Amino acid sequence: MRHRLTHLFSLFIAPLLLAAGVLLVITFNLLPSGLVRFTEITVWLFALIGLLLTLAYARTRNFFAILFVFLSYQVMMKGIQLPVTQGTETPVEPATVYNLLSFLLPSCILVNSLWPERFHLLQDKLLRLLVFGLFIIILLAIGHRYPAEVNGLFNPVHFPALYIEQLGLPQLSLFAFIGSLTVLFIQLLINPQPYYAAQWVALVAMVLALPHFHHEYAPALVTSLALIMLSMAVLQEAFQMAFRDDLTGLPGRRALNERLQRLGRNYAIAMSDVDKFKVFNDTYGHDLGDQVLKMVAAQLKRVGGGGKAYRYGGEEFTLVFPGKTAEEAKPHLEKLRIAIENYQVKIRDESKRPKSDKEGKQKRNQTSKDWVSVTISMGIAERGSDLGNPEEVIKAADQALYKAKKAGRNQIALAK
Ligand SMILES: Nc1nc2c(ncn2[C@@H]2O[C@H](COP(=O)(O)OP(=O)(O)OP(=O)(O)O)[C@@H](O)[C@H]2O)c(=O)[nH]1
Repeated sequence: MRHRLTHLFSLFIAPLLLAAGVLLVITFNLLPSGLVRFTEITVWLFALIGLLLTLAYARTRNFFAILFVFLSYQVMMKGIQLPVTQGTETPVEPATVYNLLSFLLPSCILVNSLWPERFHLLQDKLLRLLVFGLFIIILLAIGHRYPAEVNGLFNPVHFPALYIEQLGLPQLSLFAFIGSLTVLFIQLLINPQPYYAAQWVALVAMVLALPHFHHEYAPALVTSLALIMLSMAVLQEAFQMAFRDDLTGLPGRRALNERLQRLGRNYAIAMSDVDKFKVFNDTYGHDLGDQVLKMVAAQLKRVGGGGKAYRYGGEEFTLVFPGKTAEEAKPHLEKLRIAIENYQVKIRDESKRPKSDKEGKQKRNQTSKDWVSVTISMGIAERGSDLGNPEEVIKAADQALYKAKKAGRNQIALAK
């Protein structure tokens, strides 16, 4: 739980720092006047970069989130700021555009985020384009035809007790905004990914910037910020995909190889392997096997002594201890071995209970208890005169692991 919260918090660090920077610049008017005219260009530039990144990494939802933010900025400028400050003519009057935009942005971001990505990318994009396009066009058409009715719906404060006047949003939009933020936050808790954190902060920034549409550069700066955050999330996810193992959340083989190249002169490496895992899979099924691997990974992640765990592949994990000897690392590994041995994994959950007596009898014959545990064996080696590089140390640790298996499993062997 603590790890989950730390991870969640870490997702917010970059977006919040960026947002704080932008807020400082706007509040204290720190942008040099010579740079103001470039802010419009940065919006276009970051939108283009973001859209290209989402296309390159096939992220449909990120693509639409970036599109919504970019379009909102354009509507804010051409549909609200210009008509209000310079009196330009628009098909929908600015007050109505303001009302509709403040409602549409959180709603579209929410629906887009809840809409699962489909395998067929082009179909997925076209379908979203059609649905969102129609939705926006219909609302704008209503705004054009019946501005008084639309404003009559948005302008009054229907529930005075539930209104935050300072935010400068119509109450209906405020509800859409708070509702979207709540649902998006729950989504983020369930699936702590950079994209969800980025879109959450981006939505807050964009909606709060809306009442400041007349500011000289605030809308452009905030939009650029939102676009940068959404683009960074695409890169972060691409990085995670390459370096992080999907099942366990541990860094994978590629990250290990990278780490091995940057080890100093002294280090110890341990190889660990789940005991009799084939039998476990055959007895309890692959799904429970996956659950066990997740549990083992979660335990290994907690390793002390400055060690770091990686998924080497299959049911094998590697632990790297920079600056440690094998003897120094051993007590930290021993703690993990014991923690895993003592961890009980539930075999069946309520939804998988047998539907009939016959099925129940069959299942009970296969598994007579509801909880099982697994053990792991480990081999550990250190860099020394005879083992000069990480590959040799890993090989020696692997041989020590083999020794631990032969000696009866559930133990740690040192390479000699
Ligand atoms: N559920 C699950 N099983 C996996 C995964 N990766 C590898 N395995 C299984 O891990 C098992 C490894 O079995 P073996 O290498 O024969 O070794 P073992 O049964 O653990 O026996 P010892 O190592 O001798 O204790 C195989 O059955 C693989 O299918 C995975 O991601 N999920």
